[in-house]
Amino acid sequence: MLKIENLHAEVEGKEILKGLTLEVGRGEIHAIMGPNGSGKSTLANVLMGHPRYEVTEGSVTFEGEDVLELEPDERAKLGMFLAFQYPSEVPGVSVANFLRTAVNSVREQEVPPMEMYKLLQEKMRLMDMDPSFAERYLNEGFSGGEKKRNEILQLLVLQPKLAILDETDSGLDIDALQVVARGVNQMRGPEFSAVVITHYQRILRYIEPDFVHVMLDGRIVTSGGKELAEELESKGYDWVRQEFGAGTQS
Ligand SMILES: Nc1ncnc2c1ncn2[C@@H]1O[C@H](COP(=O)(O)OP(=O)(O)OP(=O)(O)O)[C@@H](O)[C@H]1O
Repeated sequence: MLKIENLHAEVEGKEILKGLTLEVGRGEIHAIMGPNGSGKSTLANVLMGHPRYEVTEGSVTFEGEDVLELEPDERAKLGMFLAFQYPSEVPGVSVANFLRTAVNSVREQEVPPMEMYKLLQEKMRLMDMDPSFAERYLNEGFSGGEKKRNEILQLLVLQPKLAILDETDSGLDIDALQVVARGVNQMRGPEFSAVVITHYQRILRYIEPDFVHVMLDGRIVTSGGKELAEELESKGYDWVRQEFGAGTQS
């Protein structure tokens, strides 16, 4: 479904991704872990098409389409969903309006207002959100947890084929982490894949990944099942650096 091959990318002339290769199949949940500065957020930014990041080598395809040639909205139309650590505030645009516009821009046919209303109510109930939340302006004055909840609400409403979730859980309480997990677990199924980038292991207690990858210095240096996350928890990233760091054989 998603195929990343030998991806090299730089920001302001500095190479951050240095030959990253990853394949995500249909229905699979992948976690990417790695020490600070290893390039996890850079990967998410490159996948969403952030203009500041320049891909210098390699390829990214989604269901056979060359993603790197596409604008962010075209990527979304294909069924990719990219959630971000720092969603922007959009005063004057309510959550409900934003979601309606987002859904209509990725679907072939416009969703009738009543159907949209019901869809939103259903998903908000699922996330234990107060209905009045839909009338608030997007991200304006939202707490960290509310931003997260709103991001996952988008995921549930848009129903993408693949979600890339860049989860820095710093500053988020345990409830917010569970919200993300609940959203991903809700979506889980043969038609939904996810790449969950985690800056801390905690979230993997709630989302059980099929595969875990460890990133170091712009590459994936080792992959395994969920037991790899447990191994990292006990051995720490120094172990990864010693085993797979520069100058060692991988
Ligand atoms: N806009 C930028 N300008 C300069 N350097 C950047 C920029 N964005 C990222 N970097 C550098 O790229 C490297 C990788 O950063 P990135 O945020 O991708 O790492 P990360 O694995 O997500 O880290 P963390 O776990 O600390 O969030 C870091 O050394 C960072 O300073």
